[in-house]
Amino acid sequence: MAESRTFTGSLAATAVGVYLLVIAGATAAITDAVTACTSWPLCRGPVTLSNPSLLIASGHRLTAAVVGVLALVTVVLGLRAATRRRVKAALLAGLALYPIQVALGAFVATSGATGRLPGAHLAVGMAIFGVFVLALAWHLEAETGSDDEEPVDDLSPAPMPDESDGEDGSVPRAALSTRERVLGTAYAYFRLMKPRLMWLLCLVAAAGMALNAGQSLTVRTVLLTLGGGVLAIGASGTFNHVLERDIDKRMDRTADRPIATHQIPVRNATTFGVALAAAAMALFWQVNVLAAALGLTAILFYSVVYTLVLKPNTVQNTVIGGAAGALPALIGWTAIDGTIGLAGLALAGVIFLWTPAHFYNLALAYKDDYEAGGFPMMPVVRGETETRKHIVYYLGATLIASGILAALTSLGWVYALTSATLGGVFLWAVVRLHREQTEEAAFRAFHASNAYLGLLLIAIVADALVL
Ligand code: HEM
Ligand SMILES: CC(C)=CCC/C(C)=C/CC/C(C)=C/COP(=O)(O)OP(=O)(O)O
Repeated sequence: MAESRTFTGSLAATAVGVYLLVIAGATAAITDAVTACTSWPLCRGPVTLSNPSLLIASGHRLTAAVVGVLALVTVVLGLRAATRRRVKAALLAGLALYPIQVALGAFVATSGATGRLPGAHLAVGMAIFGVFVLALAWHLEAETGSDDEEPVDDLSPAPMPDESDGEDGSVPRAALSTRERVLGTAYAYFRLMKPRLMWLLCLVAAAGMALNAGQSLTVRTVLLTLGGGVLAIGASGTFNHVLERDIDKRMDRTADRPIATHQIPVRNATTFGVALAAAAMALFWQVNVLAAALGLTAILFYSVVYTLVLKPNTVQNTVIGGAAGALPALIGWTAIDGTIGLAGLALAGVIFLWTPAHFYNLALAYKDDYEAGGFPMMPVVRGETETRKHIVYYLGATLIASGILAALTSLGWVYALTSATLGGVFLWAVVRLHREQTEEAAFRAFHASNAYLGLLLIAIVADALVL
């Protein structure tokens, strides 16, 4: 057992180390570094702070050597550990690819080649990272998984709670002062807008704008786009509350929502949602037509496609639904010039892949609730072990997508360091989730997911606007 844990730790550290190498290589900084250091294996010249390119190039080589040794130790530990054959096969694949990667790196450095070879160096780096992540996901499954979970085949929602006794613990409205009633109602409308989601989604749109505009962002575009975004999220959230009002009553987490408790009548909430959507469209329209079209698509996708079609019917609901959350990246990009660019699509890809790694933690924490609501969420239908494994898969995929984004743009070392450090923290939280399997661990991993994306997006804005 202790041996297996040592192997897990070493494997996770290797994956993070390889990622650090990949993301450093993918950034513009290392591209400059290629020209600064054309000798191999060591760089010629004094490695000092006044020569950052040389410092980065030497740091890359030193890290490659250290991670190489770590990878070797991990493979030896893994081959001796009582784990699954596919874990060992993945480790051997990583071990076989490592010297190829070193040779490619040496060739790129000494020939100063541009184009395909650096591209191949990046691709093989990502492949090595990918196989170590797979090995980690499969080993954690073997180490911490259980077969005795019984995924639910027949999902019928729990019976509706009896509302006739009216004993919900709330103070009767008649006992409140007018001021308290007005404030209470205003707060209820505010809650309909799902305000907790807004900061991160606004950061997504801000990063999309910053990637496309760099330092020539105008205050008007930023205000109209983020204002439209906040209103669009508010509208979608409101429609979601309206459409799920009955199911919300069956789940502890949502039973106190304003429409489920009849604090806000359905008709008023619907009018509020339509007004918010119209206001969002009015703002997006002033940005440009494509921003407005994408904004409307996001609202309809979340409110209708996700809430009504996907969420109650398929285990892939939140995977496909992640597309709605990824659209703000494109809205931000298109707000600048009415186009959709490759880097904007790559940013949307990061958000899309991050969404399951974010949400599956909550799906684990609220599994019983989702089951009571009759939703086919991953832990309910496929079990907790499978869900935890999928979190590792999607986390790995998110990190690879962040690397692709770095390679497509001129984002620098702040972005690279943020992605590697916070990616490492996120992975650490997910490893702990596998071991502890508690609600607390699931929330820790959920918060780590938000911290990863939040800081990554801030790093994009900082890299694009300031550095
Ligand atoms: C299908 C996709 C998604 C699902 C099912 C989902 C689900 C959830 C749920 C159930 C919550 C808890 C809300 C609550 O209890 O009030 C939550 C919180 C949150 N989500 Fe997501 N989410 C998704 C996508 C996204 C996206 C794309 C973003 C932003 C990029 C995002 C950002 C957040 C934030 C910032 C929070 C609040 C965190 C906090 O309060 O600490 N989510 N999400
Ligand atoms: C610009 C724009 C409109 C963007 C929309 C972005 C968006 C909808 C992101 C997804 C957020 C989401 C689905 C959260 C809650 O899930 P849930 O509704 O399943 O959670 P619940 O169980 O709390 O209702």
